[in-house]
Amino acid sequence: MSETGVSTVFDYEKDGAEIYRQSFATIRAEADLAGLPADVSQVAVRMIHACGMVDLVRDLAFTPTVVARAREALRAGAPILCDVSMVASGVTRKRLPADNDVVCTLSDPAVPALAAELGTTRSAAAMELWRDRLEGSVVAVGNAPTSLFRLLEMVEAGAPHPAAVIGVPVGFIGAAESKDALAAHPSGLEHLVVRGRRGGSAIAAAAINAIASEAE
Ligand SMILES: C/C1=C2N=C(/C=C3N=C(/C(C)=C4\N[C@@](C)([C@@H]5N=C1[C@](C)(CCC(=O)O)[C@H]5CC(=O)O)[C@@](C)(CC(=O)O)[C@@H]4CCC(=O)O)[C@@](C)(CC(=O)O)[C@@H]\3CCC(=O)O)C(C)(C)[C@@H]/2CCC(=O)O
Repeated sequence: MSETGVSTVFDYEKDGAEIYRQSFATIRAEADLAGLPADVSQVAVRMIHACGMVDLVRDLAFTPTVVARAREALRAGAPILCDVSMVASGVTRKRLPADNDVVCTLSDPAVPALAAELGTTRSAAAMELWRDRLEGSVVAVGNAPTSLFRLLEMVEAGAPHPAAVIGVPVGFIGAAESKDALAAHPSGLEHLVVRGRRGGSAIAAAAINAIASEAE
């Protein structure tokens, strides 16, 4: 209601399916997706959709088979291991092809003491509780650079390899470096990253949702 007591009439789209249709059409018109493999392009569209930045494409780095490997893993029932609950919450369960577990161990009661013992963040310490589920999993890191660094340290120390890593932590301290480290890692982990400071939980969840949507 305005000050004059007259309600304002806004003209805006109210059909959810139409909003999505227009949104994806806008992304496909404005983003330079031409250099991407078709399956990575489909995932990139949803990542852009989650953040509104069509130039995100220029910062993508990936192994050519990352989406195929992640889809195979999900079809085979692999768990999705998330660094923070915001990522886990964003995964649309009904898209998952095998009722896959979506795991975030950050709020496990053991984590604060483990973090103190290891002298690291809770996000990184929480990864220790993934160890027995890492083999063939799909990892989604959307927030914490220390989680991604810790994953690489664990792999170097002999931990099982995940099938694919979506590495999109955001921020100013360690985010760019952790993603560069994943992309260059000698273990050759299948990965999809957004280089630089950009990233975030919503982008990580959107990438998983895009991967899952074609996996059934
Ligand atoms: C340094 C940290 C960063 N957090 C960022 C951005 C956001 N974090 C949010 C929230 C709610 C959470 N962040 C924690 C993961 C918390 N964040 C950190 C840590 C201190 C260290 C992580 C790291 O550097 O690798 C981390 C705590 C820890 O000991 O691990 C969180 C657990 C804190 C908490 O509430 O206890 C929590 C995650 C909760 C969950 O979902 O499970 C924000 C919403 C910020 C806010 O609350 O204002 C936001 C979300 C961003 C996103 O898209 O996910 C950064 C910027 C990523 C930053 C790391 C890099 C930097 O440059 O500082």
